[in-house]
Amino acid sequence: MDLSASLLDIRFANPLLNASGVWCRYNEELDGLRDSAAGSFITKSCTLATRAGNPEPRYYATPLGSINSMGLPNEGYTYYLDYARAYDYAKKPLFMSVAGLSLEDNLAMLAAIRDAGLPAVVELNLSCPNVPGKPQIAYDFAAMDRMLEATSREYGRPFGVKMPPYFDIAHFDEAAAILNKYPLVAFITCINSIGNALVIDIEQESVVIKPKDGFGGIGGDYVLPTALANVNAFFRRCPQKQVIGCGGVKTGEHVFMHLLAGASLVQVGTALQEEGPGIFARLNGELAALLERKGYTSIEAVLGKLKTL
Ligand SMILES: O=C(O)c1[nH]c(=O)[nH]c(=O)c1I
Repeated sequence: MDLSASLLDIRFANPLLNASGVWCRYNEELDGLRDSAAGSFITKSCTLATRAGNPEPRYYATPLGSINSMGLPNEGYTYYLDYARAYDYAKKPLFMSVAGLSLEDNLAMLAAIRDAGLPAVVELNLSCPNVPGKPQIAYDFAAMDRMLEATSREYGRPFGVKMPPYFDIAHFDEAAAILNKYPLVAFITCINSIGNALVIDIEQESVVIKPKDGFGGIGGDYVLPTALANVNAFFRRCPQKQVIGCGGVKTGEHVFMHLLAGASLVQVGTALQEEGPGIFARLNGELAALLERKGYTSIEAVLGKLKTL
């Protein structure tokens, strides 16, 4: 079965990759994704300087998914830029996630990445929900507009954005209208975790993570319908752009749903954290079997074909 996918003018052996933040902070983890059956992979969102992140426990898995308030722990952008310099792109495409704590930090990192002139594709994170005192950029439309105007101008090459979930049609409309102002925003990754949820352990009668009184972003089964809605909402509203799906993927059927909704590539977060990089071989096998059963010969034939009633 031909699982090949494309984004920008790049070919992928299959549509799967990790969600930024999962299995991608350190070189050894990145090499694990490089050597997995994933079609591509992405680095942990980076900041100008290294960050330890929030106090632990800051990640917790439940039967329905996960909650995290990592707090943007990362090795600093030069660490990931070094990885991208040394990397052999003939193996599979590499993405770099960038999440500066300010517009100026994003401009500095993007200028350095631009000047390095590497094939790595940038995903600008506008949706980290876990840095205390730093509201999500993509929930402040004016700030997002300013960020995209400045970063488009500075970077000067196609890049993507990592979006939070929206829950209101008017917000889909307004966010898409802003994204459509920037032709260099070539793809939209929907969704980041659903921010500031609360998981409670009834035995301990307590929250389960330490930062922010237990408030954190959730992923996994909890978020699949919201992720699919956001993928489809931006797929419908941004015909000149591509969408990467992220959220709730644990089986080949979930990958198929994201493709139907309009995703060109599909990221895996919580399920990768829980199962490890071996998940990509399983998901590709399940997706191929599903396509076979349905009589499809490529995933391009599925992309965006969701029917309405
Ligand atoms: O807490 C984090 O590091 C984090 N956690 C998330 O769930 N999404 C993000 O974009 C980030 I930057």
